[in-house]
Amino acid sequence: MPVTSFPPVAIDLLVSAGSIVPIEPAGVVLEQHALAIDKGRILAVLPTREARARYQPRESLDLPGHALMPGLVNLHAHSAMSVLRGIADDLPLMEWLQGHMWPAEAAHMGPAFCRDGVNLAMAEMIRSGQTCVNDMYFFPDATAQAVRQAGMRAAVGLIVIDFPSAWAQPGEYIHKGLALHDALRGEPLIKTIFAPHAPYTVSDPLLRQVRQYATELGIGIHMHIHETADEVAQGIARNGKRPWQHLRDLEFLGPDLIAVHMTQLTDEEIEEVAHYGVHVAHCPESNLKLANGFCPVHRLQMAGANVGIGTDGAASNNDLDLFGELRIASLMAKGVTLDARAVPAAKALEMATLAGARALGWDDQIGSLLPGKAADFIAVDLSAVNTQPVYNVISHLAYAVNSRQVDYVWVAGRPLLAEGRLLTLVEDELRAKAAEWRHKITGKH
Ligand SMILES: CSC[C@H]1O[C@@H](n2cnc3c(O)ncnc32)[C@H](O)[C@@H]1O
Ligand SMILES: [Zn+2]
Repeated sequence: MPVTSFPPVAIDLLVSAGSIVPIEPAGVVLEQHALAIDKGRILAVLPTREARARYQPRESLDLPGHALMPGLVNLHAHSAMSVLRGIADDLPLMEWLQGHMWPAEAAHMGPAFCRDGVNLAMAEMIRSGQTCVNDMYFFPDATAQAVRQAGMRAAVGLIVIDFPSAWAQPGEYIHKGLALHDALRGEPLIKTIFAPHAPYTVSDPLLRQVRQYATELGIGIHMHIHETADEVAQGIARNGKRPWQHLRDLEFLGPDLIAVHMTQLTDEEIEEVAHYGVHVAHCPESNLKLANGFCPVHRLQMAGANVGIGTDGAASNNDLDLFGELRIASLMAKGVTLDARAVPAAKALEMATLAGARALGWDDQIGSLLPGKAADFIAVDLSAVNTQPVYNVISHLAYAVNSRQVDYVWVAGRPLLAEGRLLTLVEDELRAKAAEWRHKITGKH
């Protein structure tokens, strides 16, 4: 039989690496493999020798000491709040919110605050391997603009709350949100998601409107729910039932809802989360710092619920490091259940990637390195001393890696970080803006 050799196929980019953790199939590590990228999508994941024979890349990168994996998906953030990082610490939620965050926001928040805060957050997120964020904040138009310039992928929250703010008056939130939804139609990397703040700040008529528009227009919903025991007690005092039950009776629950925090859940509610297909955004560091309680992640997963991971804002965390967050998520689950097998390393990585993508309805595009998906991926340097020797790449990515080992980040095939340097944001400018906000907020130079 004559051997037929085909001419190599021209592609945009070939990245070969010591290992690839594709997340799907779960728990797999591919050694000496390469990602073939063309037109922003993954064309193939294959052994490096085969890839070099088959493709003629316009650009190629060989990273023998790195692991490639999907970009991390931050399932709950208030990106603009990076400007308020460290202004009030060591307080319970309501004292922190009512005594510090809301007054600071009332005094300073506007489009410039949001633009500068989101820029700062984008730099920190990209540097620590995030390629997608689900955001909730005022001035979502400024957020969308900053996200677009940074080159990140995002679900931009259409905030709904019964308070007046610099962004909108109480009756205006939904319609301003819908106008932004229309304006962002056709953006490849940005989608919108309703973001009613919480059951204690959004009235029932507004919640009903959100549910109706969400269902009619196919827009998801993202909401703080059962963050603290006090929230549940106050919900019972107000409505005679727990907020979760109240939302259920309003027919608010469904697979388009991302419930953030969920630290207070009965056995029955855990079953209902799975039954209604509600996704959970677990924010372990914020929950720990505000002493809010523990989301029963392992029990939710055993019931069949999808649980992703978020950082929450930098004012309650106080960083936006999702590698740190996924490690705490795994360790906390073990500590809470007294079961060392709870949330193992591969599951923690899946939560910070594919589970987040699934919650956002974006798992056809991102969250794993399957051919056909968007080329949203990162390269993590495992040659650092804290990740030597390498017995198990998945273990290192979950338990040993420091987010500063992220050297490369691509979104839809576009590099946002290369050789550890940001390509779409200028760090000196971010530092100068951060100093300006510190001066405006505290009066100090
Ligand atoms: C209107 S969107 C942002 C709104 O939420 C406040 N916020 C930030 N973190 C939390 C949290 O953990 N629980 C409840 N509310 C939070 C933020 O200060 C903004 O006012
Ligand atoms: Zn939050």
